[in-house]
Amino acid sequence: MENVVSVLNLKKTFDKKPVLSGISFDVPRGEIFGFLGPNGSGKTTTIRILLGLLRPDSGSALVFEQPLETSDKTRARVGVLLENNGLFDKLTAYENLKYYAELYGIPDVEERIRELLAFTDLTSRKDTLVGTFSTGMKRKLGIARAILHRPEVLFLDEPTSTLDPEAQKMVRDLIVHLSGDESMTVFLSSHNLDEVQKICSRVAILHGGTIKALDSVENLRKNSGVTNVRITLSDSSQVNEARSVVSKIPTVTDFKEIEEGFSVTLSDSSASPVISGLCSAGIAIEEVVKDKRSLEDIYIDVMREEA
Ligand SMILES: Nc1ncnc2c1ncn2[C@@H]1O[C@H](COP(=O)(O)OP(=O)(O)OP(=O)(O)O)[C@@H](O)[C@H]1O
Repeated sequence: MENVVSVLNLKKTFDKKPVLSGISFDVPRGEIFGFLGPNGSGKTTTIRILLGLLRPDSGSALVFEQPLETSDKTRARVGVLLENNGLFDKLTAYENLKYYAELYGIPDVEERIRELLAFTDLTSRKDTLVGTFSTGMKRKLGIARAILHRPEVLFLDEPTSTLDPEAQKMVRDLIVHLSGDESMTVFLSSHNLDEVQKICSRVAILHGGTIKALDSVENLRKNSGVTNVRITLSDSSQVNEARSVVSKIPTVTDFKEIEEGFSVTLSDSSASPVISGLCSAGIAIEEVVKDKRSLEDIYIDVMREEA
């Protein structure tokens, strides 16, 4: 499958401080790719290099197999929404889209604007000044602006930060729709791990200048090597007794009291030693639930490994 983004051994240093120490990854066509990492880990730097806005020290960052800074033709296949929505507060929603549509030389301007206002559910606000829009509405219009020219790939840098949960969902739904119905490849940098887990096909976790994890969310969750198990006790007053039994089991790495019982983290996938230990001690079990680890758990593990 064609790679929309190809990053190979990319290095960048600012003021002698290495930010990217040789990162490599590809994004095939059709993916929603989640680019994760703590503040200052170099996500925006990577995106800026990919967009041709910043020069790397070495390595390559290609979009459709071209460096964007040198190819206007490839640039036309790319949509971008960085921190700023790129909108004019003193123009209406319609006027903003019209301005950019003319700038991009879009042929079917009126039809495309109508389509995008409907897509972002802003038709009824088309003649409203953008300065009066909520943050969520501005972000949706920002996405409409970024996709006016029907790009094949859309770069989004933290598109839902500063949005309330309802607006986050609206933007998330737009992204999923763009990826599904419009077959757009989406490169999404985000701190919202729940959102990334919900919509991304694959993720990269950037930390300390290198990529610490790169896989599908499903594989990362499956292969994380640890399991969380929640156990409800028939008699919750036995929880302290359970703690002393369970704490002696070598595969148990964490014990947390919860309502009606406890949860444990295991260093392998088998809950049998815990169950048989409790049974031997005469502690009756009401329910055992094995939880899949969340992307957040995995992310925190990666950060801890580095600490
Ligand atoms: N133009 C620049 N000059 C000097 N240092 C820079 C420049 N741009 C970025 N940096 C530094 O590079 C590091 C990485 O910044 P970057 O913005 O890429 O991180 P990020 O992962 O996007 O962070 P955040 O999640 O906070 O947006 C930071 O320490 C930042 O201060």
